[in-house]
Amino acid sequence: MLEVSFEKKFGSFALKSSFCCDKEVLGILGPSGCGKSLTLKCIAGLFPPDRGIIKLDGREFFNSEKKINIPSRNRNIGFVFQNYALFPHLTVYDNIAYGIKDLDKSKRHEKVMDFIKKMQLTGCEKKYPSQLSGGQQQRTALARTLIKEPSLLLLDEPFSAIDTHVKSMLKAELLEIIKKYQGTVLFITHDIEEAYEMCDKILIMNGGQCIQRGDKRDVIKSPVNLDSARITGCKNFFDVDIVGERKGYNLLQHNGLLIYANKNNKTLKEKMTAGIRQHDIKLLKEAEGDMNTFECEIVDVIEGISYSTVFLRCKDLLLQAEISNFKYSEYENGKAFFYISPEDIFVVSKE
Ligand SMILES: Nc1ncnc2c1ncn2[C@@H]1O[C@H](COP(=O)(O)OP(=O)(O)OP(=O)(O)O)[C@@H](O)[C@H]1O
Repeated sequence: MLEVSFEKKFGSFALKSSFCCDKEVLGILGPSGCGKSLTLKCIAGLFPPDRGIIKLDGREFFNSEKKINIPSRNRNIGFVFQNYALFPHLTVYDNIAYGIKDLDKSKRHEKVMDFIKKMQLTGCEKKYPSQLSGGQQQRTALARTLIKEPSLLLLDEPFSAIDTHVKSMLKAELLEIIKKYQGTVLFITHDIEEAYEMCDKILIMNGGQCIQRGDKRDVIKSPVNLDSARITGCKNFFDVDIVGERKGYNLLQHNGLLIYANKNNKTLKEKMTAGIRQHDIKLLKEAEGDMNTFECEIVDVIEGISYSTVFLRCKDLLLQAEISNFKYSEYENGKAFFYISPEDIFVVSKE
């Protein structure tokens, strides 16, 4: 178990990281400059926090009160950076061997060859990083890190420098590798889709603070506040009055519309903000049932390959929905209905 609770000032930027993580993959998600990389750098021992603790499986890496600060090289943490940071003047073999240069020669050779095989780098041993594809560079960087058998693996946006068309293949490869690793992995990304695909749990950061941590499904279903909902990609928000409870749901009202919403938020106020994710809106040609089905007008469409972004107007609400196989011609004069399951509507405090 990784336990982190520390504060650190970097000039005018105040970082306050507090979370824990079991042997699982934790996705760290947040806007640019919110403190994701600095959090990992403090855990890795590249910067000492001003105060607090960093503990892995009971071993204290840092404890300001006890004046413990284990040097980075003795923490046995594997850190893979955005650009992989391979040594350009070393071959794939030597890059990987670098991590275990203290082992005796024959053991080191055996281990390096084992990793070259495992990471499907056979044939690349003598190549230099500049002669490798993005995937081969990633696998070399991971091999160099994993060969040290790190007790914690930190990945800082491992796909940020990679073309979209190879990204999905690399994601699948990395997922295989980290599943086999079976330790604690912290995975920084600013892409919610990527966090959802790669991770078990998600930690949301904003303005130097950890604002929500939980199972990825719970974080999506029940964001703790408007920032968390926005950071996890929600685009539809509107003010509502909470007018009561019905059929096991909260009953919301917006401009005469009565809307049923899940009861996940326990701290209800009279006036709140409701949120609906784009992919949770179902577009209908005719009304089906009466709960949470509303008449609307299609006012704009941005056509995409796998889905279209459809803009719907319902009274004063302008909502965007992601609809697959959308055909405007199926809707007479753009008139339509939309349905949202009450489970997919959440409420958060107003800003
Ligand atoms: N060594 C440093 N000294 C002082 N300030 C720093 C240092 N490194 C980063 N910062 C500042 O601290 C803030 C957080 O930086 P950090 O790199 O952790 O952001 P991030 O969330 O990883 O962002 P991104 O997604 O853009 O990589 C930023 O405002 C950055 O300018």
